[in-house]
Amino acid sequence: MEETKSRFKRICVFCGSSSGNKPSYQEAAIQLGNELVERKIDLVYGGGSVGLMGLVSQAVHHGGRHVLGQIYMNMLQITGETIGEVKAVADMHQRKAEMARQANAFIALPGGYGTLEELLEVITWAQLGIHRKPVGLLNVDGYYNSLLTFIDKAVDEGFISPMARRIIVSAPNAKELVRQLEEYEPEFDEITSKLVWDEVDRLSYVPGSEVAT
Ligand SMILES: CC(C)=CCNc1ncnc2c1ncn2[C@@H]1O[C@H](COP(=O)(O)O)[C@@H](O)[C@H]1O
Repeated sequence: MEETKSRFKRICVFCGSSSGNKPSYQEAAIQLGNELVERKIDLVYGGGSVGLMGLVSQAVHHGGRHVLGQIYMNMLQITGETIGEVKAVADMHQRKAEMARQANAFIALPGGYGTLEELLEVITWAQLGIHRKPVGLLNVDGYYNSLLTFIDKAVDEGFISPMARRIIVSAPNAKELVRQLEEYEPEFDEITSKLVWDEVDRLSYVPGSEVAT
């Protein structure tokens, strides 16, 4: 298989600790893992081998790319056997900050509360200019249609700006999503571009990365 070069060194994947009821969710997790391998992209994720998290991490690991799992110490007993490199962190906030810091971009597969919370946090950070990393939504079988409809309603009702709406890049399959993320350019308004965040330094550092933050 010919490898495709990427602007991303490492992508953070948020996804369900469950596998979902349809085989298409599991297939999408494996396809995303394979797409990262094909583009020579490493993975950072929540650690553990359960659900879609297990499938995507195994696909990346078996394909020969580096897998980094950020695990909260209290979760070690319930996350199952881990794969690749594992880093234990002191709390859930540090865990998310570390996942964000280590990645050049974010992708959310289908998932539940944990996935939604992680996804919405990195979107909020992008909106505030804390990072400039692309955020992708893998909308497998329309799983996220109702979320996207809700977000469009929030735009119509004046709670999300059209510019902030454009932070979310969505596509139905991994190939198309990663292609769109490769082309994504962040936009800034006058207010956010003037904000100065302590977090910027902490979240934008990626060793060896060529990606501007
Ligand atoms: C109690 C339980 C189900 C434990 C499963 N073990 C887990 N191990 C590692 N990360 C996890 C786990 N459960 C949730 N997460 C975090 O929350 C997200 C998934 O939560 P959810 O299944 O969508 O809501 C993942 O991206 C991950 O960062």
